[in-house]
Amino acid sequence: MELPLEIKQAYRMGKRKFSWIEPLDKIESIVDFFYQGEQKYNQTRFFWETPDKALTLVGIEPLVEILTPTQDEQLLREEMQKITKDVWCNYPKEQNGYFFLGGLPFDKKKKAKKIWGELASGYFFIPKILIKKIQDQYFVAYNFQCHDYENLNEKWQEVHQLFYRLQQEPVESSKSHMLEQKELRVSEWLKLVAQTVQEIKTSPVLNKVVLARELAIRKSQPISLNETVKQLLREQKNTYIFALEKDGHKFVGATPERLLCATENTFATACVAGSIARGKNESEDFRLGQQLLEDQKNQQEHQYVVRYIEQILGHYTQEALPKRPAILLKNQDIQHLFVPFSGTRTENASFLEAVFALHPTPALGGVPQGSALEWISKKESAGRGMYGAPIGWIQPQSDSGEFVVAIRSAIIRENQALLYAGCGIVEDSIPKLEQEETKIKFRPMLRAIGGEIEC
Ligand SMILES: C=C(O[C@H]1C=CC=C(C(=O)O)[C@@H]1O)C(=O)O
Repeated sequence: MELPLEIKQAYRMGKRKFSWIEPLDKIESIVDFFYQGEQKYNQTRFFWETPDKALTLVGIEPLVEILTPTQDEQLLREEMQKITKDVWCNYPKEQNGYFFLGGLPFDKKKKAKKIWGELASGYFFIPKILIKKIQDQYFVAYNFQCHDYENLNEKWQEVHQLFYRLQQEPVESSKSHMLEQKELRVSEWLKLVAQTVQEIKTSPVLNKVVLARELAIRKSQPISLNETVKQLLREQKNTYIFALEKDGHKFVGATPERLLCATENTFATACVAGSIARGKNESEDFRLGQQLLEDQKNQQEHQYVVRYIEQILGHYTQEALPKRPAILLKNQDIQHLFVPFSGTRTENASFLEAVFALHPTPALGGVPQGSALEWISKKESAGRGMYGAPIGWIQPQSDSGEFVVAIRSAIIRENQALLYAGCGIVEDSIPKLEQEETKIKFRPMLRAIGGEIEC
């Protein structure tokens, strides 16, 4: 691949950061590029697909990393802007491939388990290779930097080699069987739910707390992220499928919950809370859906989220968010109360600022946020890592991107995985029923990892 003249010229004009974009012919499966990243390179890769499949992203190999992203939104924004400033691109600069892929921790103060590795405190990277599918158009961005003209050609060849290797046959992963599948500290968790209900009933301030629990898996062979993503893509409709791997620590999930999507002019979000199982047949499914829509306790759980999002996002949108009744969002195992919101961005409303302001919504934290987070931090045995936190992508030059809430997820390391599931506790919550609900929420990841599903 010959180094394009435009790049040489750009270097002479003082450019040092490059993003060369090429359309790709219709390719069979974009996710194959992600699969190819297994066992290769620095084991750093990212996958993202929206529920409507309108956008798929694959990022391979870090060009620039942000480890432990600062929780100061303004500093993080400035850092991202500095890194992506002055990128030369053969397309309009808003379309350059310097995307930050990754996410934030749920709570940076609380230490998560060792299995999270460096992902415990959040992680972002700009990939050397970004493959993007928008609607039915495919693009590859070759991202590189060069500070010495002598090396320009070498850097160019290096990213091409990388892309070339991504087009080889995917590696087969070895078969692995289950050695152990265990829900952790079940009786302690049931007691905690009862204690939390009591606290909500007696406290003058606390109204809702989202409590999470864990399920541990140990298999005979390393758990393949490729196989896990493949299963999720096959089974989990109406969800975002995401995967982030950093040095062999793999965070993966299928979440129905958008946190914030930013285009040049709009912000869009969704209120997802309140849950019930899917029915075994159409009529049972319909009956359960109606039950959920009419259930006081679930409506209350959901309303807390609606009011919070209306209030917070209202600061960043020009018009008041329209009031709408909840409808049902149906996933394979579960149905939720759901209200989508969108509005026009106010001038100077920054995407990251709005993400930081929203997280965690009462769908993952509680009401009021401060007291609920304090309760979670005091009562849960370990930090949540990136579970329940914002994960997604941001293109700082256009200040666009999307973050989702990383639920229905697991962290995988070699032959072990830790699955997470949480539920909103309000004053009418019944511990056993909340346990049942979290069992259902474990299912998508359990199935994807090859675990056993209780009926
Ligand atoms: C915290 C989780 O779900 C949240 C999102 C939707 C419905 C929820 C609920 O009904 O409790 C939770 O707020 C999870 O799946 O781990």
